[in-house]
Amino acid sequence: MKQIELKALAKINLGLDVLGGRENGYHDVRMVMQSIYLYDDVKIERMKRPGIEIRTNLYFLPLDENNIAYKAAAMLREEFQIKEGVIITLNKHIPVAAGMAGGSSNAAAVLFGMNRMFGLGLSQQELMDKGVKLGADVPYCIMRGTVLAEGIGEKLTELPAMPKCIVLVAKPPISVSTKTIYSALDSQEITKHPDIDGLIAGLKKGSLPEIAAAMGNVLEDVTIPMHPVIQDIKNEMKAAGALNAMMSGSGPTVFGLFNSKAQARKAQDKIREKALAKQVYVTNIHSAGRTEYGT
Ligand SMILES: C[C@](O)(CO)[C@H](O)COP(=O)(O)OP(=O)(O)OC[C@H]1O[C@@H](n2ccc(N)nc2=O)[C@H](O)[C@@H]1O
Ligand SMILES: Nc1ncnc2c1ncn2[C@@H]1O[C@H](COP(=O)(O)OP(=O)(O)OP(=O)(O)O)[C@@H](O)[C@H]1O
Repeated sequence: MKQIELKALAKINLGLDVLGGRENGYHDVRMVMQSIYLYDDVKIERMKRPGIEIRTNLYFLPLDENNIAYKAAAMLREEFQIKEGVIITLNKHIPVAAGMAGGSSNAAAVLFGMNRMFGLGLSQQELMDKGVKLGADVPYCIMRGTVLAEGIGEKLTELPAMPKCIVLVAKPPISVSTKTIYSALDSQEITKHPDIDGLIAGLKKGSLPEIAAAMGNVLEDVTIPMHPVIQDIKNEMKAAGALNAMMSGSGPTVFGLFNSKAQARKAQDKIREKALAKQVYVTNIHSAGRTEYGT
């Protein structure tokens, strides 16, 4: 195999609860993760000379070991003494530093792709065990679909697939550091935990209204006071008919679930018109993808 092309899917958190902090700064979480049909194209090519070359359409991303895709490739090259080099081309569409696991899904695609390309024989679980060393969201990005994530995000249990619906994603023009948000949570009391069990019950019934009603993200209490535009976007989505709208991960991206594309487009227009966000995309739930990474 000379090259491999993969779709690295973005995720949204339908539910995100934090159970407590660990001594190393990480937190125990209980989250319901969902892949969406918004993705980066990741191409991996073999090259004769050793090394890792990163190419990307976004000028501001690092091309060296600070790029998480580079880290993933370096990890496998070192462990398996791979002599040949790789060129990794990242055609990015997932908003960066957005709470949508853009970098993590790139790393996941590199682990998956190089395992196949170089015949390393790693199982999905082994890839996920390596992935968590790169970031807490990486194991999920290898598994994909509708998943309950516990531990720091690496203990994964498959859930019934999320019913199809339209997803509107809006990333306001601010950057949020995941680390800052989790640390800020330590100095405030969690007054209301999201209903993760209710979310799971809704998924088991296949009831979109129940799922939407049970959505919740404890990190909103930290990020929204810092960036009120997140609340403004949520309000626009709900006013346009969203079943519900919520911040994904540590933010600042907001997603809304809609029954109709027309309503999602109406919200998209309003959000752009009011200059709340420029990166606003109408997309879908991505339910498949556990076996065939390229689809
Ligand atoms: C917010 C989420 O995206 C929700 O899916 C994840 O929990 C974060 O996943 P991630 O960005 O892959 O996280 P990492 O890159 O491993 O960690 C970034 C920082 O987030 C904090 N972090 C992350 C995961 C976790 N369970 N507890 C944490 O406290 C830590 O301060 C860490 O230094
Ligand atoms: N391949 C990559 N794609 C995007 N960002 C990258 C990549 N490699 C390194 N980075 C850096 O990582 C930071 C976070 O980017 P990323 O898009 O992964 O965040 P995120 O959406 O918060 O992801 P997560 O939900 O996993 O926390 C950015 O500041 C960016 O410069």
